[in-house]
Amino acid sequence: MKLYSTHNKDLSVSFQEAVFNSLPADKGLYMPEEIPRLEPFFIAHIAQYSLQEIALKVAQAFIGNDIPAADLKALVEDAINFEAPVKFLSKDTAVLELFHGPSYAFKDFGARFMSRVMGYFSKEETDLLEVLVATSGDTGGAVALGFLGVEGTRVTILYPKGKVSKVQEQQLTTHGQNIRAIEVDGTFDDCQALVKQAFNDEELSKKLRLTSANSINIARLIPQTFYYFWAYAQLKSQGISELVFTVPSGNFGNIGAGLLAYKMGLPVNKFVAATNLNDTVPRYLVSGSYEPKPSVQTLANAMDVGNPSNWVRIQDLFDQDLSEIQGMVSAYSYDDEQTREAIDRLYKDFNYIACPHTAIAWLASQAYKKEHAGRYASVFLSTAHPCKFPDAFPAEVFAEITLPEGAQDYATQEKQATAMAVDFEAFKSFLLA
Ligand SMILES: Cc1ncc(COP(=O)(O)O)c(C=O)c1O
Ligand SMILES: N[C@@H](CCOP(=O)(O)O)C(=O)O
Repeated sequence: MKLYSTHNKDLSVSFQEAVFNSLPADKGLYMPEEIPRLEPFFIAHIAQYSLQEIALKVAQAFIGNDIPAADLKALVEDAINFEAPVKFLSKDTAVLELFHGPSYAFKDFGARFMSRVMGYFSKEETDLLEVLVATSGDTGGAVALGFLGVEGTRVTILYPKGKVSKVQEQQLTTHGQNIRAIEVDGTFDDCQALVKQAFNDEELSKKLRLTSANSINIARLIPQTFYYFWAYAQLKSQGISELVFTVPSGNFGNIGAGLLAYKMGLPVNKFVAATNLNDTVPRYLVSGSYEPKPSVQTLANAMDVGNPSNWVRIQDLFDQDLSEIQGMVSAYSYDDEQTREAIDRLYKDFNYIACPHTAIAWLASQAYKKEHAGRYASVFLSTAHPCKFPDAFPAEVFAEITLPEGAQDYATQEKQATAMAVDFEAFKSFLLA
């Protein structure tokens, strides 16, 4: 597999290089030179395969011989060892639950796959791998678990102070060992900018073996395509082959992976991006003018992203053609009051307890359906377990949530985090210390 930069199509790097460099020096993002198409026969018979079999097929199509087949199979089976069920709430609306991994968020697909790919390529390495990750809540927790105790690696998580849920913060700050956290007095966008600046700093790149565990890293994006194929397979087994995906979106890695799956041949009618008040993309799709603005804090905190990193990848996938993007992607945004109402309606009408991000996706899926009648299944993605957001629910509703195994353990651990202003020099000194 060869990759170019969204800023320079003549650049050509190997998969291994893209994984460890994370970001091209020209500040673009890596994209595959060729998007592999899965055979129509495989898609037509996809219902007979398991999630792991589908994941392997998709990973192989991208990675080819960069990781030999037997090793890739073992890697996929080890990484994707949890469920992702599609559950129908009504005749034509279903939820794809992506929170059954160890950090209770969809990030486990990307983080577990990426940590194993890095481990595979690092077998002969002796230098410490410094993994940097900016998080608005969930990525950090998944990456921490993906790398916890992995020899030869150290993870530094940057998160915005006071802007993640209590449970998320516990998942970021209580592991110790090779995981450390920095509590940044700023927004997620500030955290992401600090990480990107670190990659462009000559001294840091010379002295440290830095890599990113955010979705800017292509090794995070590939595994996020797996579950779109898997959702399609589950619907196909019920005789449904027309569907619209609604994706709760912040940094646009998740929907970017869905669109990549579509370009690989997955039959999807439409993708609906659902955002909170951080609505840079919904505004862009209407106005054609891309105007990121500082992120605002919302109930769906993991989507508090003002300048989504992966949007450039989506533009690249559609050759910068806005009308083509508009043909495939619709977008809606919601405020906190609408989010709370949606949580309430999902609970009362469907007996379904959804996290705020998921509730926003459901709202957008219903709005799209109202405007576009048709005989398709509307599948919205549930990206996090509701137990991560106790403040989003009335106490009696929260009490009904079945806590996943281990969820209570975090509360007993001590928080360890370094407080920091949005100050690149301070961050750099921390990394070099
Ligand atoms: C629970 C949850 N939902 C949705 C999102 C948005 O996903 P993306 O940043 O890939 O758009 C995130 C953060 O990534 C998240 O943690
Ligand atoms: N919402 C994310 C933000 C960064 O995620 P990434 O997928 O772009 O790495 C989070 O929860 O941290």
